[in-house]
Amino acid sequence: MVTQAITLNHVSVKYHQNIVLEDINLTIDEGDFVGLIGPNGGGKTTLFKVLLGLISPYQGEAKILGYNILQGRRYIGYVPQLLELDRGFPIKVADVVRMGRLGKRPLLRRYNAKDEEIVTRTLDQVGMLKLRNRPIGELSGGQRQRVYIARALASEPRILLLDEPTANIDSQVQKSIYELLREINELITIVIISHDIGAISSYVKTIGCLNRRLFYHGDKQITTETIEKTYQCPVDLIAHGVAHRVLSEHNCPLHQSEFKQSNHKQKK
Ligand SMILES: Nc1ncnc2c1ncn2[C@@H]1O[C@H](COP(=O)(O)OP(=O)(O)OP(=O)(O)O)[C@@H](O)[C@H]1O
Repeated sequence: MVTQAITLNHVSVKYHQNIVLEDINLTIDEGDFVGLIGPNGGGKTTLFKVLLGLISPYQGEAKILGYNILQGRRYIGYVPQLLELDRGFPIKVADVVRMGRLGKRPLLRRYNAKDEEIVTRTLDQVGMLKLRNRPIGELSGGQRQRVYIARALASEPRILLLDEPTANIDSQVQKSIYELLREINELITIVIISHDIGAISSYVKTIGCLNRRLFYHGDKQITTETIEKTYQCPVDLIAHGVAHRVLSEHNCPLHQSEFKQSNHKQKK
């Protein structure tokens, strides 16, 4: 029987008086690899915050593996957007990954052999074992992202949430990270936020479009109409069985740079 990894029923969220998520209904089966796209400020990170229990909906209900959020969030591993790092901060790769074990320890228990074994295993899984004693500040953006994925895996999650994991990473390294995620998805449900549907469409199994409201049908066929509803401006969509990105000129100033970048990639 297929287990439902994530269920949202009529979830609405506001910050102060601004509604940023409205009547979101979503069911994600275990094993899925979901790509979540949408314009800046569309509510993607807020949706993750709901799943992590960092913000409560004013309406509706969210469940993780059938549990309420407070019980279910222990099954989630989270890779936040790549933040600026103080490169001089004295912390090694293995120390970063070990932090993923924090939630698994009773308060005040020291890290034990099992924690160390999991740190080693997850570093190996993401191809970073050889760099375990390197200061994190000496790594490239792509290497750091692998370490953050290892940190999330160290909590032994059943669901992995990644917020723009390949932003500011060159396309070759991006590809290797998506390949890694595909391997991880053999065991773990993945939801990934991305602005680059062209890049993720070969890897994800289903795509959702979020801009305050969610357009999600449990597959990766998205129509021009859905894209236009999401981005609220006209977009040409070329479909070759999978969702593709925009090829023609896009006049909405809000999204122009994003789509031009995508056009450039498509034409290469
Ligand atoms: N802590 C907060 N307080 C008030 N408003 C917020 C807060 N966090 C986010 N918002 C607003 O909520 C809306 C959704 O933000 P969110 O970060 O979820 O969007 P996003 O789709 O992840 O955007 P991006 O693609 O730019 O990362 C935006 O209008 C944002 O300004």
